[in-house]
Amino acid sequence: MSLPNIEPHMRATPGALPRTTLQREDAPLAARRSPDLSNCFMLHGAAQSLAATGVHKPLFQDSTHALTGCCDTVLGALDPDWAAAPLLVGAMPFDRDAPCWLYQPQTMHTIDSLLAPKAAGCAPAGGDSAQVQAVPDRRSYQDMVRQATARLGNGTAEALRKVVLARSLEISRTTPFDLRRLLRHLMNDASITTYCLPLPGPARHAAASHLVGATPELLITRRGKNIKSLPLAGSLPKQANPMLDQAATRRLLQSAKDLQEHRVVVEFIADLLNPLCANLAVPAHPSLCSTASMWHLGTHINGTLKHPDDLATSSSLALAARLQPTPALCGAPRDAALTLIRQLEPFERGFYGGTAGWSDNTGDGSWYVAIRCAEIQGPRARLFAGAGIMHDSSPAAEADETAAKFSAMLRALELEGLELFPTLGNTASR
Ligand SMILES: C=C(O[C@H]1C=CC=C(C(=O)O)[C@@H]1O)C(=O)O
Repeated sequence: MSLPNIEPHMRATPGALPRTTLQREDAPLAARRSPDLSNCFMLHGAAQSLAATGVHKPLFQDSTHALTGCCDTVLGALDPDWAAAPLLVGAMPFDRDAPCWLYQPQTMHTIDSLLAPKAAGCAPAGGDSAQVQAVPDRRSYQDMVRQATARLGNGTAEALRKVVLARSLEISRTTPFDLRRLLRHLMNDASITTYCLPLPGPARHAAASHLVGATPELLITRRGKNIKSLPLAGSLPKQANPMLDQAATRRLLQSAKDLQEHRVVVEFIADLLNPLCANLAVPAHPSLCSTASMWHLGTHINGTLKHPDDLATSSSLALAARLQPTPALCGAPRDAALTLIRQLEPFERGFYGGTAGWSDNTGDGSWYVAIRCAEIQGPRARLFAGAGIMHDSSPAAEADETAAKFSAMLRALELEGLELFPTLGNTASR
């Protein structure tokens, strides 16, 4: 039987810039030898590529709350004559009160030159044994889900309708992870956008720290007056058996829990974008989107801005700051969900669940949801994965979903099979 609405997600990244725009011939591309990756920003998807190292000019390090009021000023502070590019790159964290890291980069690169293997590259990950700790472990995560379901959906209009609960996986080994190798592995999945961003760190002499991931979710992209968003929510792990996999996708498209979990996100985004748009097209039903390891419900939202020249409200930077974080990563209502996340999750999310992207001085740009990722610092990696919890969520199914969401990164770190680690892993069936 053929499947309805299947889209090879992101194969044509909505509204993304053509590669040539970001790899301008006149830009001072670094010499052909591999650059130092200690301050590397990279976005690479089917329709756009951006790679930069170094910081030419820090532009904004206050909270996302503060950023919403001054995006025109921040973009106005870009050095327009800087030959590398008059564009800002960086990230906003999950928590709107935590500091952003937005800056104008020093040097632009092609992806090929950035990721060319060093002559004496790091040893493959293989022979090195890794220590792994799930925080929280499977049982504690299921307890968190139970506590959340008890608080969800009591029927009142202001009640908590959805919360996204995450867990992390702390991995350490003796040899440093090879960032280039990891990025090249992630880029093998053409359905996602691979990203790498430098994390501002307290220790000046500590190894550089980066958030590295492969996201299927577009927060917002803007090209002139046209905007697009592709929120995802409602997921199932892919099955190795094609018959079981087809059955799983049919279940997902008909699952009342997943459709409602998805609807909450779409309504939130539409409500925030509507006042800024002359028109906004929001399909009534989601489509199936996929990565190498997951199925998701996704909705392609398209709009036309009323005032694209107003960088304070309608630049891609301002739109991202307004939307971030959507209920795909936080919940609804946003503040109540955030309060519950702070009570239940035993770690800081940092930039996981935030957004990574770029904006140029005309306001065009793209911002992706920072999921399916890991903080990498030398021989340590901290992976993150979350799931949307509704009042009728099954704790075991949500734990399975987070384990499946770890798998792409574990594979890229050459640690496949760890998603079956007892305190982390999948149950036999959902
Ligand atoms: C929170 C994550 O996924 C979000 C994005 C897509 C689908 C989701 C879900 O079905 O729960 C999550 O909302 C994550 O990957 O860590």
